[in-house]
Amino acid sequence: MNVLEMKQLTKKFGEFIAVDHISMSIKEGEIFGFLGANGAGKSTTINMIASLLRITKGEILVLGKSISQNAKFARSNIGIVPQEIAIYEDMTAYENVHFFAGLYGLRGSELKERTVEALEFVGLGDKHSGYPRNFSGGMKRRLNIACAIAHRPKLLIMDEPTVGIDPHSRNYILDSVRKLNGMGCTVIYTSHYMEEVEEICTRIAIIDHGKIIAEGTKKELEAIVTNQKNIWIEVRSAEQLNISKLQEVAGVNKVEIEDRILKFSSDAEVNNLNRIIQLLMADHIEIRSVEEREPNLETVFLTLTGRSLRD
Ligand SMILES: Nc1ncnc2c1ncn2[C@@H]1O[C@H](COP(=O)(O)OP(=O)(O)OP(=O)(O)O)[C@@H](O)[C@H]1O
Repeated sequence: MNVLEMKQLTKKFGEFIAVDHISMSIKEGEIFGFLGANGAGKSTTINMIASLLRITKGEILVLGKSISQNAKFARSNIGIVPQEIAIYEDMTAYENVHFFAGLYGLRGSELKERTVEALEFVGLGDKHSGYPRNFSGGMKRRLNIACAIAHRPKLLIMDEPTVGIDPHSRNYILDSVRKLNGMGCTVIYTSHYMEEVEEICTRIAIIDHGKIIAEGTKKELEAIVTNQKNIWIEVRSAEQLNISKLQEVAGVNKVEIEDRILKFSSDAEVNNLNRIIQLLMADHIEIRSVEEREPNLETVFLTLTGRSLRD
């Protein structure tokens, strides 16, 4: 069953097309990764699913029902963890979750029980009367997640939930996502951290300039770049490097420098390593190591969009 379906979903801001005819479905039980660089259109898409932004064109169905005609039904079945933490600093942790779960439609004793349950779930069971202003960034994030899950949504949408938090809370959040998924919750997960997406997502879509440019399991996406090889060359210092000369080498599609590592994406069948090394030596660049890397989501992303996710 499709928990979420987007049909030709489009959003224009004036003449600018932020989301461009996206058609995609997310099935029950998936942890669906939504990858895109800054400004690719992820938040705009999510905000339309959450009914926070009006759809310019197209349709969104939640559990088979169009959200424009069934707003209340959609709201009660979706939980959103927004990119910016959205909690009230002057309300206790308990009051925050109680408030948001109420907005999602819970009432009475059910509302109270689920509030307690959600706080317990995110590891804030002993912080009911604590104020978020005294919480760490990670605790605020977890509280924000409790606010989104207390009504037990069928679909949880998390927009970069691990940005800027400590490793302990980050691991806690990733574990919570898996646990929620195990309890039957379908998850859409957007992140800038490729490793996280690789680790937890069952299927992934890559969005660029408002369009879905690839979609599939990690394995399926990696198969797109099997005609590519990735060579990493570690050098002592990249200061003197003439990158444009390296980009001219036959077969080389892209060169990136990260710290002191030169990352080459190149046609697999072109034997150009000798030429690359010659050029580095001619510029007196000291090579520390050379390594051929297996394709991963990072290289898929780079090959398809021409830039790295964290540009
Ligand atoms: N209210 C708005 N008015 C005009 N342009 C907008 C508006 N909201 C977003 N945009 C533009 O739409 C494009 C997509 O933005 P969006 O926030 O969806 O990207 P994103 O993929 O979520 O990126 P990020 O990771 O930075 O949040 C961007 O070019 C952005 O500048």
